[in-house]
Amino acid sequence: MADQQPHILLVDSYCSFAYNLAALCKKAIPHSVLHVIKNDTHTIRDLLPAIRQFSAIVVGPGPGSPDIPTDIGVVRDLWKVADENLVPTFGVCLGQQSLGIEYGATIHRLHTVKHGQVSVVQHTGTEFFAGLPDLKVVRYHSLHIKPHAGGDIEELAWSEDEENGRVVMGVRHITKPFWAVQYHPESVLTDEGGLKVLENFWTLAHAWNQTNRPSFTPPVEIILPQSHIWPRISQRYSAHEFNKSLGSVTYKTIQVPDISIIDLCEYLGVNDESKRFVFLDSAAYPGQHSILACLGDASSQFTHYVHENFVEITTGTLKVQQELSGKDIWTWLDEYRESRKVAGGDARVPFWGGFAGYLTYEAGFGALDIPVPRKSNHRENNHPDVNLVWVDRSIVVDTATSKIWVQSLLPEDEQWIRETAVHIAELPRASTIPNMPSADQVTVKFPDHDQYIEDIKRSKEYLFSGDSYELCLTGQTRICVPKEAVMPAWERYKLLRTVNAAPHAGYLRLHPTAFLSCSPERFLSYSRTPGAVCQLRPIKGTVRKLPHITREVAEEMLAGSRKEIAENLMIVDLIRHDLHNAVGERVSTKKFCGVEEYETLWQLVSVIEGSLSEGTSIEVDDSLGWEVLRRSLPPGSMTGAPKKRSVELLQGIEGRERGPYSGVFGYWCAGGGGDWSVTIRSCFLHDSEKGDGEEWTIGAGGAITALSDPDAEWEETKVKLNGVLRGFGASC
Ligand SMILES: C=C(O[C@@H]1C=C(C(=O)O)C=C[C@H]1O)C(=O)O
Ligand SMILES: NC(=O)CC[C@H](N)C(=O)O
Repeated sequence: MADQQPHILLVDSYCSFAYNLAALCKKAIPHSVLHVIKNDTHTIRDLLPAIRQFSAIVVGPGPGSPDIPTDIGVVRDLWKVADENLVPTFGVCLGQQSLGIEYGATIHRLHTVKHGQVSVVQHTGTEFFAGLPDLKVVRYHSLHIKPHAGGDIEELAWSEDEENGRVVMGVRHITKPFWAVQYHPESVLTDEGGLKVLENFWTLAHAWNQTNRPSFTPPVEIILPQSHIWPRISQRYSAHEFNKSLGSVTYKTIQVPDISIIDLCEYLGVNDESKRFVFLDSAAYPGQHSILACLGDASSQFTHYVHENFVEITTGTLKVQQELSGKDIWTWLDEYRESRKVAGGDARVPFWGGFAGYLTYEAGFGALDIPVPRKSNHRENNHPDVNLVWVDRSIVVDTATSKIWVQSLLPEDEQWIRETAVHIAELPRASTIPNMPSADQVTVKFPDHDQYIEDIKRSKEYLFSGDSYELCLTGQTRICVPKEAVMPAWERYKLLRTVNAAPHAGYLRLHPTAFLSCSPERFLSYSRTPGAVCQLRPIKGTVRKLPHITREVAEEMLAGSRKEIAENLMIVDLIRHDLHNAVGERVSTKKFCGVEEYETLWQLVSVIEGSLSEGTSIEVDDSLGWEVLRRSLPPGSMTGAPKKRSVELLQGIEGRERGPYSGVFGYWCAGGGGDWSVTIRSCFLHDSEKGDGEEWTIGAGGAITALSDPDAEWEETKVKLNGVLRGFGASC
């Protein structure tokens, strides 16, 4: 059998780790071609004509239960095919459970669920465990199977813990070529139970094929509708034609050692509330570059609501609605940027000009195929889902070196650059920070405590039933500012950045939205081509900074806590999957659970990077970061895992849209590269909420896991909320 290019079918049951499994299979099975389907896109009838062409099948994990048809889909039928259609199959987690219940094992809830937990697994040393020592593996499950004596399922591996006793961790079917594990071989913390086990499976599968399908030869190609081959890098990321004639960036560099970024904003007109303004503020370490858009009436602003099929372009007083004509907004924006692509800026500067603004949480629902039900008058008092401005002129300050770049994408703009540089060099110190408002000026409507505790309990019920492993539950707080206490949004932002300086902060006035953020969290940054690297920095794990909480104590509380590590691990695995989905094989975890210090909090942070494999063309590379963003929203740290099911459950529990909160804000440079923060520790004001007084919105929440204590979660939410409330003189 010339198994040069074995075709492997990977069945994804809407798990947020499927592409991690794909990457592992690709490593374990030399030269394999991986075809990915969802478990509900095909019936077994659709699959049967193709099935015998595959060398092996891998059935992935997923939310829910193997005995619920909508959770398991076609997987249950795959175990029951007639002997002449048999293909060696490996099941993971939900996959093992499904194999078990089809052959007489029974399904049970764990006494204590295991989500993102590392366990020791012992095994028989036979079958796909041959030659392996005891294993340390990661578990994500609420359910488990019990095979019965004399049945078709043989236990090969198990774990023992105090809460659950012995739990089956690996099985085989005694006569058919079916094997499975309960744990997650693809998790970043699983050791030899990962690659080695998959390699051993392939050895078994290959041998089985040789004995039982002697005339089988893998075909050159398999055509399976509604499937895709992973990695997808052979495909173009965007549909646009590449525009090879690039514009250029003109810039001047100056050094102003004691530059006040606040004065700079005020010099650029931030005090005029009727005008748009974008300030991406690296107000604290490790943020480095602060970006100021120098917008004029001629700057175009792009707004879009996900339930509408047009983009509204505002230039000065002119508003034009342009049909998307069958494209999605991502492609439309990609084409716009492509036609304005530039070269020639200073490579040290991450932003030369281009798109800047924000995307809501709901802007990411398209990638998950989740509908966003809306009323027809939605746009009247809701923030747009996409709200970006095209920046031709900008100033970038390197806060570490006080170097400043004055830049323009406009032709023949040297005079503006020269004059602006002169003004900046001589800028007088004129700005003042407003006094802290007194505590009784505003009325704060917090989420109802009892309801929140109830929501945490409801969330935990979904964790116990196997529908989710982690849910990032959030609540909404409204702040009513009476007329006499109203202050310009910019003044409010100055206060906020004084009390809560953050590395990925921002002040955005993109009508109808005022958006003030003290975000500590980068979602995604990507560098320019060639060789663009995408970096994600999820935060999970929060401790309030207090005098007695030294770094040592914080490390003990965060990096030393099983609960916090589990929370972070789940998001790391989810983000690895999102990145593998977009870039293919090259994904690595650069930092796992480092403790980082912020103005008011200690946080547990991981860093994951991905890039395209060598040999990919520059053109594809150039829209890569945008593609990663499109495929990875909403940010995994704001949803929980598995992402799709968790977002759907949260929709039901929270009962409202999140809007800008939980989305991202940042930029996509006209020369390639981009940086997007997670929109947390932020507050928002819609133009319609300004009248006699104002009504601001803040979102805050935290990850709920099976180990969460409801009261501690409520406290953690208050800590996060407080950072923003202080800008209103309030606290909780
Ligand atoms: C949900 C928020 O924060 C998220 C949840 C965190 C956590 O659970 O520890 C930490 C950072 C964010 O990813 C928020 O700030 O509102
Ligand atoms: N990771 C999984 O596949 C989980 C399977 C199942 N939903 C459980 O919780 O047990």
